[in-house]
Amino acid sequence: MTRLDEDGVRAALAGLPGWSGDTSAISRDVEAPDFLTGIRIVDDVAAAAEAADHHPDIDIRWRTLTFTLSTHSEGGVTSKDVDLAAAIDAIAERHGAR
Ligand SMILES: C[C@H](O)[C@H](O)[C@H]1CNC2=NC(N)=NC(=O)C2=N1
Repeated sequence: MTRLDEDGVRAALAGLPGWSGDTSAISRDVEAPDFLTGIRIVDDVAAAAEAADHHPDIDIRWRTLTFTLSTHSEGGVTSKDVDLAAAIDAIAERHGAR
């Protein structure tokens, strides 16, 4: 597992609409239809994170969820973060979030 450089992060973000960031971390706001759906999204993301042994920082404010991803052991963004970002997008979409 190696950190993505600036070009690597830029290329990854081009394939992850809604995500932004730099070589240190990437993040995305997810707007859930309501608070409890937001909590269910967090629960599903938690299960995916456990399965991948890779865990996002999560901020919950009513129905706005902010996910921030980095690979602590590498001190930056790796393909593990890109994969988890795509998984979060799929979970959010499944729950009707934007
Ligand atoms: C031992 C285990 O693989 C590590 O502690 C995992 C757990 N979850 C993690 N999550 C994140 N985001 N970065 C890590 O480096 C990390 N390391």
